[in-house]
Amino acid sequence: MVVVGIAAKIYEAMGIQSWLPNIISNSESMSKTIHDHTMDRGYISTSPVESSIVDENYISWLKEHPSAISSFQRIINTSKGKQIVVFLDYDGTLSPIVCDPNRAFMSDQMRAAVREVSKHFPTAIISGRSREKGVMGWIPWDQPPKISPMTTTTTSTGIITKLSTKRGMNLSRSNRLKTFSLQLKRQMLIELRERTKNIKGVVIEDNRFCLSVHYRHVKDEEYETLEEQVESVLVNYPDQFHMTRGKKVMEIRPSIEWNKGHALEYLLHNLGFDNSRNLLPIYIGDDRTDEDAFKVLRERGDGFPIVVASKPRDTMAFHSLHDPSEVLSFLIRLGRWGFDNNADFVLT
Ligand SMILES: O=P(O)(O)OC[C@H]1O[C@H](O[C@H]2O[C@H](CO)[C@@H](O)[C@H](O)[C@H]2O)[C@H](O)[C@@H](O)[C@@H]1O
Repeated sequence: MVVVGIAAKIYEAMGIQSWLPNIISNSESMSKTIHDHTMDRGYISTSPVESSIVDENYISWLKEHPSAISSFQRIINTSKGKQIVVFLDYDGTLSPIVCDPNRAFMSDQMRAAVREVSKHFPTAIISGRSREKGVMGWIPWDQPPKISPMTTTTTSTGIITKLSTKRGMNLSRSNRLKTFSLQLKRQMLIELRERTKNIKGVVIEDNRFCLSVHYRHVKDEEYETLEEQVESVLVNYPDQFHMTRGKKVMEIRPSIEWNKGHALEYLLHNLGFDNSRNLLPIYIGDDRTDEDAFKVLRERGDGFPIVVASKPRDTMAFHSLHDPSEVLSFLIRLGRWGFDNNADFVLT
């Protein structure tokens, strides 16, 4: 398994929208769809009374982005003769969103499921976090990973170097990092801390190549002030940094061309799959940054972008999963399928 810390994001090496059609229109298949979703999800009874609690908008959104669990067999049928490659986001996908970013752990079940999937398919975690902080310690490393850049180095760029060595690929993307100054980022961190020190609840996370300004614990009435303060720092680095937004977080990223979509392409390239017609990439993620990866899969036309969302939202993903517990169900099923079909992944 490979972990790319996108923030690391710069998404690491520095470390992620249209529309799907095909709305099921006849009432029979529609009620079947709702039944499948609600049954799969196990949190909604299909009794008429309880079904009424299901958000109508969500149900209609589900028709455009059907459950990856209900569609599992269809996805698998598409994989005949193809190499499945799995890409996973971390926060909100493998771990639930929690108040404290330092406590966003994967459950033991999720660890086991990810481990099982990675035995059968090339598997990568593409995260906004740095590898050094958090994710690395939380993933199932007790099994030797298929590719283990971390065994040779703990630096963020190490993963890229190792992969590149393995396949003799170019380092052009990681070279972009060379234009990134850690010194400048440190300076910015000091300024951000100073400017936000009077706003209660702000947490600034240093993800090596990206700074995450968390405002989950900031009062609504103070949000605007916080935004102004962050922007007043950013304005001093117009060419070096820009801001993107995630779940209750402002992410300050280097202004270089590198996002989760690039990370996905980069990994496929270094795994030797970029020109393969026999590939079935699956990408599961919940955040806006994951949309860049969904877009890449759409454009390639050969994969399954799956969004984790409990509410309707604009997305480039084809399929959906409601929350990390559904991600778990999907991964368990995928791992089981890999086992039953002897899909052992051997990196040559
Ligand atoms: O690309 P990702 O792996 O999805 O990283 C995005 C951010 O994830 C983390 O923050 C989010 O999860 C936290 C823990 O559940 C939550 O408290 C926070 O509100 C979310 O935004 C991580 O801490 C950030 O550094 C990442 O930028």
